[in-house]
This record gives sequence, C-alpha cells and structure tokens, in this order.
Amino acid sequence: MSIALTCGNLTKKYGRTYALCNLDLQLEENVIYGLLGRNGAGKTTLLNTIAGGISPDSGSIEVRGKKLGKGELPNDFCFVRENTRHFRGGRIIEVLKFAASFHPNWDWTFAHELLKAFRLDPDKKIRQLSRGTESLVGNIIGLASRAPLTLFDEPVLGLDVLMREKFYKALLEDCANHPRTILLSTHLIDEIAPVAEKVYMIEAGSILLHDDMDEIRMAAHLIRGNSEAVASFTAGKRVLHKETYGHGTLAAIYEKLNDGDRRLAREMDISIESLTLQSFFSYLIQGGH
Ligand SMILES: Nc1ncnc2c1ncn2[C@@H]1O[C@H](COP(=O)(O)OP(=O)(O)OP(=O)(O)O)[C@@H](O)[C@H]1O
Repeated sequence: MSIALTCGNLTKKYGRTYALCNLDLQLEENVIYGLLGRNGAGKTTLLNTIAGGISPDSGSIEVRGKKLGKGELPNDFCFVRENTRHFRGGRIIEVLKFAASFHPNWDWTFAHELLKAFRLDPDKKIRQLSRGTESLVGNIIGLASRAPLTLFDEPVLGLDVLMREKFYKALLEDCANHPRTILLSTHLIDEIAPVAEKVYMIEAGSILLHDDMDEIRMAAHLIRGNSEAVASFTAGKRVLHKETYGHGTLAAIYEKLNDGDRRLAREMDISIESLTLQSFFSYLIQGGH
C-alpha cells in the first residue's frame, strides 16, 4: 500500500475557533475518498491547507513521502475549489487551456467529452455562465487534469441532480481507467456513498471516524427494542448513540453482526436496520464520538 498524502497533527486556529484541531489523515494512492462534514466542520480549511493556500499553526503534510515545507505546494496536484471564480473575461476554452498548461497528464479528448456531457459551449464567456455552470468548468479541470492527487471542495454544490449524477459517473469511470487519489469534500453525504471507497468524517476540525465504505455498510446499524434487551444486546458493542422512548430504546451501533447476533436479536424481539451513511454520520455526531 503506497501512501499519497499524510497530514499529521494539523492545527489551524482563527481567534478562538479551531478550524483544524490535531487532525490526522492518511490517503492511500489510487483511492477515492469522501471528506464528510457539516457546514463549518473544517473541510475547506483542510483542503486549502493541503493545497498550500493556508499555513497551519502546527502539524505536517507529506505528499508521496516528501514533507512539504512552509508555503510549499504538492507536486502535480489539482485543487478544485468551492466558489472558484475563473477569469471572468475569458472563455471556457481559454480557462481550460490555461489549466492544461499546469497539468502534465491533461487529456484534451476527455476534456471535450466532458464539455459535451455537461452541455457547455467552449466559446462561451465565463461571465455569461450561471453559478452552477461555472462550477462545472472547475470540475472539468479536476477530471481532465488526471493529477495523481486531486482535491474537490464541494464539487456538486449548485448543480442539479442530472449534472451531479453525470459528474459522479465521469469521476468513477475515469478513475477506474486512470487510477489516482481523489479527496472530495461534501455535505451531501448519501450521494457520496456509491462513489467513495473510503470516507473521513470531520467535525469541529477533527476526524471523528475514517473507514472503508464497505465496512460502514456492514457495521452501521440501528437497533430498536425493549430497553433491557437492547442494553444486554449492545453490551460490549460500539454504541454511537442511544435514546429511550417509553420502555424502549433505540441504539445506533457500529459493529459487524454475525448470524449468532441476529438470532439473539430475534429471540429478544429486537429489530435491526442498516443505517444510511447520512444517518450514521448524524448519530456519530449526536453521540459526540
Ligand atoms: N478566514 C477565516 N477567518 C475566521 N474563521 C474562519 C476562517 N475560515 C474558516 N473559519 C472558521 O473555521 C471553521 C471551519 O471552516 P471551513 O470553511 O473550513 O468549514 P467547512 O467544513 O468547509 O464548511 P462549509 O461546508 O460550510 O464550507 C468554521 O468555524 C469557520 O467559521
């Protein structure tokens, strides 16, 4: 397993607010990661810090084993910012040509396919584009650059559902043919579930949890039943959140359940449901883990 990026103990404070707080993160090469967090959780600060736009107060960043010095940018990476304002007087094609000059793996055939898929006229002036359409230009840059490390900050914000689906499809297909490391931040958590292979969940500047999507799918459960039965069933298991209602208890747990567990739950009249990624994340935050 090769490591594309390591952030160690990153801290960034604005006044009394910790935008990043002793944050650790490690990305394997050629994996698509989701960076999930609520508004203000620290996603943009983290991506900007990796991309060299923000100096952390402390901590380190290593890209492919090389520690970045103060103000040093990672080699051959692409950062698609939230709210990028491209050169307003320029045309789409000019903005793409400018971006292509920075990225050795740039693929023009792919860029033109994406222009077509996103229904963009390359000769249109950037200032004539709607907000959502302008963010598509950034997404084309992120995809066609084929940079070994690509950071997308909320790339689907402002896009309609059709364009969001097209973006996810293009990302998945292209990364299957040209593997690279992607870190994609979003607060549209359920949408990223079929796209990301692994996720980092961030809250108040720290990583709450990171895991494979498959592990989360297998381990994130909602247990409901009589309070005593639930207490006995969940003993020794990782409980993220618990709340009582009348004589009953609802518990969100993070534990793979085997056949024996499921048999026991049936005997105890306990129901087990799988949690969506969004619900799992919400319970994780409510539980303060
Ligand atoms: N330049 C700044 N000055 C002061 N506080 C800041 C600054 N940038 C970020 N913050 C604060 O740091 C915290 C993290 O902000 P950040 O923008 O990284 O969150 P985010 O997860 O990207 O949020 P969103 O999803 O809303 O974009 C927030 O409390 C924010 O108010």
